[in-house]
Amino acid sequence: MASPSRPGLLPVAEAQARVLALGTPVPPVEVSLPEALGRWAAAPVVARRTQPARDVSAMDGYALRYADLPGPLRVVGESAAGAPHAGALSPGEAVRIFTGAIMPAGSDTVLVQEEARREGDEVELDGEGPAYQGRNVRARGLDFAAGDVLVARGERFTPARLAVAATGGVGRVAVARPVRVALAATGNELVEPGTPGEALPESNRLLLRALLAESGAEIVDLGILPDRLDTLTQSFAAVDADVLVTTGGASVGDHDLVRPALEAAGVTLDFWRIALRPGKPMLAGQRDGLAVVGLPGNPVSAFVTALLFVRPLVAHLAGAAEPFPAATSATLGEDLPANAERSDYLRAELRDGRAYASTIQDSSMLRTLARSTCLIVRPPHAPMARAGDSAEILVIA
Ligand SMILES: Nc1nc2c(c(=O)[nH]1)N[C@H]1C(S)=C(S)[C@@H](COP(=O)(O)OP(=O)(O)OC[C@H]3O[C@@H](n4cnc5c(N)ncnc54)[C@H](O)[C@@H]3O)O[C@H]1N2
Ligand code: MOO
Repeated sequence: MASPSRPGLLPVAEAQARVLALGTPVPPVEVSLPEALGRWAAAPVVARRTQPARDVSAMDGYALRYADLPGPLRVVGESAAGAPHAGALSPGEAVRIFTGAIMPAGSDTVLVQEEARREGDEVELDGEGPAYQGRNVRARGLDFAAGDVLVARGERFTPARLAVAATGGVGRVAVARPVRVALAATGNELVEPGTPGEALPESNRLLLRALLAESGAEIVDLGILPDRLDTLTQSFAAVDADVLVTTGGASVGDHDLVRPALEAAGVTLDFWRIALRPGKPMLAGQRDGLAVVGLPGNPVSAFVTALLFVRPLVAHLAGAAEPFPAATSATLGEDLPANAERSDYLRAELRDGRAYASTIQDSSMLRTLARSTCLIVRPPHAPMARAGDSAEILVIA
């Protein structure tokens, strides 16, 4: 194990790369489109049809030959979406047409009904009219053609990507089978949420489950484990999953037994402690295809490390091309002091496009986290920053 002693804690980016390397990517399965939401394409999604399949009208009005304007023209039929006009248009003729309907052969332009005067079976221009030939017509293949890649391998299935896959004539897609993630909270002081009394409700498994909810992960719940070496070791030894995530017991106290228990359960540790605040005591390792991540118990530390390590690991194993949270930037609303040797992820609020860090950055404070909409990322040894400076942020709500 790389056991970084201070100074020289493992930098966050290096720890992230090492965590990703601990897991074994899971094999693909085929699922229906609704089941694919939030998961990643294990193969490119290729269009089986051209969209639109034919030239169609973009507006309600009259299909005609541009050269025939301003008319009057004889209305010889109707083309509705799903009920096209059978015949072809001769010069001097128009067809009543609706949005999405197929353009009759011989027509090239649509006159919108607001600019048309209709009397009996005659229609003529009444307004400015279409500016050019082809106006208000969606040409065949405007959106995509059969054979086009609609969703690339490794891209995530967002609502819009599901919709384009469906429009491409695709009903089932390849994604990784659910990544099985075992979750264990540790701590004698913890009780299940909803338990009456003043004992501390356990919230880290909930946090993790919620953070992984859209990844298609399958949670194996190991519950709350007591701070006992034998119990922890037995539980860890019995885990059958792709990833084991523990929270708590990762630090240096007499009751911090997760690390020795993991080792006793056959896990080879890769690192312990990283240059991150909050989240320093995090550890990672593996055992025959099982990736193990031990998060600190403090709820905010657990959240930040889950965001930076656990969710990216699960996404990576599930085939994500870009597993890490997308960083963006914001203008600082107030000055920030110089940073020490750990990367700092400050809980902050975005107001009017400016980021304001909370005054107290204690890693136990969930209400502060719950009010935060972003984390301000402060690199190791960053100099003092001024209000108005640009800073990297991660949007979290
Ligand atoms: N002497 C030192 N003490 C500590 C150090 C250090 O370097 N030297 N590191 C501190 C840092 S940084 C962190 S972070 C914490 C994390 O330590 P553990 O991973 O051992 O966490 P615990 O002691 O088990 O718990 C910390 C805190 O969080 C509460 N907790 C734990 N699990 C949950 C849960 N599932 N739901 C809600 N709350 C939870 C627990 O009750 C404690 O209050 O160590 C520092 N100490
Ligand atoms: O790193 Mo701990 O996570 O500061 O609170």
